[in-house]
Amino acid sequence: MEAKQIISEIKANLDKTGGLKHVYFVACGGSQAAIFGGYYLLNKEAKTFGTSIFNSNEFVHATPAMLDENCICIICSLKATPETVEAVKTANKRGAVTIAMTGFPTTDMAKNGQYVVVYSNGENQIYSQGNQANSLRIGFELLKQYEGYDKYDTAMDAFTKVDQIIEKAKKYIDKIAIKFAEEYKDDEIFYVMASGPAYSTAYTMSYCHFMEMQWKHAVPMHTGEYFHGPFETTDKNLPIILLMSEGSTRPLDERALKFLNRYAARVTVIDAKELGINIIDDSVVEFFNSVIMVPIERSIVSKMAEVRNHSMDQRRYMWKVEY
Ligand SMILES: N[C@@H]1[C@@H](O)[C@H](O)[C@@H](COP(=O)(O)O)O[C@@H]1O
Repeated sequence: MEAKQIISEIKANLDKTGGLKHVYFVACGGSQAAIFGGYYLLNKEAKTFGTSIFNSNEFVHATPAMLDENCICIICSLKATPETVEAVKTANKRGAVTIAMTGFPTTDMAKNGQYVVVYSNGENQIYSQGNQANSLRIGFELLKQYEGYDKYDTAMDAFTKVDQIIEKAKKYIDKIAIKFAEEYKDDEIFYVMASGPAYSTAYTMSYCHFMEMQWKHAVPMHTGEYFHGPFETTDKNLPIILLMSEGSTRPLDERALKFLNRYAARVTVIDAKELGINIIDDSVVEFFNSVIMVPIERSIVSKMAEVRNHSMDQRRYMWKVEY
């Protein structure tokens, strides 16, 4: 079922039973980062209901008291991580409406969710139909159907531009990725800085791509928080990647860049502007930063994987031992 139809059916039912109170986003790791965009959108734009984001296991063990039949839970797992399936069951038991986002129609996520969104995934995924795009799409539908959101049509137009931006940006980043891989292949720690929805890109690049897939230490760092402790570690040796967003949080990134230009020396800037994001209208562009930047940062780390001869698929523990 399409996001539009899902939200319209949910709204019709909730309207009879007291309306919508809160929207929860729940997932682990890369999937939590992927649905962060929907959370950021609602947190910034919704006027009549609240939103929050949870790690799946925390949602199961520290279930919010507010969770009830007037809540919608958007819960995401590509292949049905056990604690995320458990989160769907927890929400179902409380009477909440569950939308399970998953990679395949046969997963335990699909079996347990009241509504199911199967998203494009894998090497040849269509990004405008991937997990990040679908989380955002559900968010825009909620805003439109509950609050008559005036930027809805512009946002729908933005989805039609996502794939072409990424295709071009991947070509643009190729040379930069080769240079990056050669220069940084032996470094052991990276700071990845960003703000707004792109904070989830910093998280994905650090947790999933550097740590999980390259076994390199990496710290996701909010550009606003950087000045409240972490900047004391800055020196001319520390490798820093700054993901610069378009939109309302750009001043935070510019402040960090100004400081880094003065006190750091090994800084790689990936700027959404340079990636061509500006063919999306200014009024909604910020919500698409991470959709555009994740495939790009991933190709940078993948290039490093090639140079290091450390496959992105290699794991020591994940799916191999009990945890
Ligand atoms: N990088 C992600 C991890 O962060 C995540 O834990 C795992 C399972 O994710 P999912 O629950 O979406 O299947 O997939 C990838 O490896």
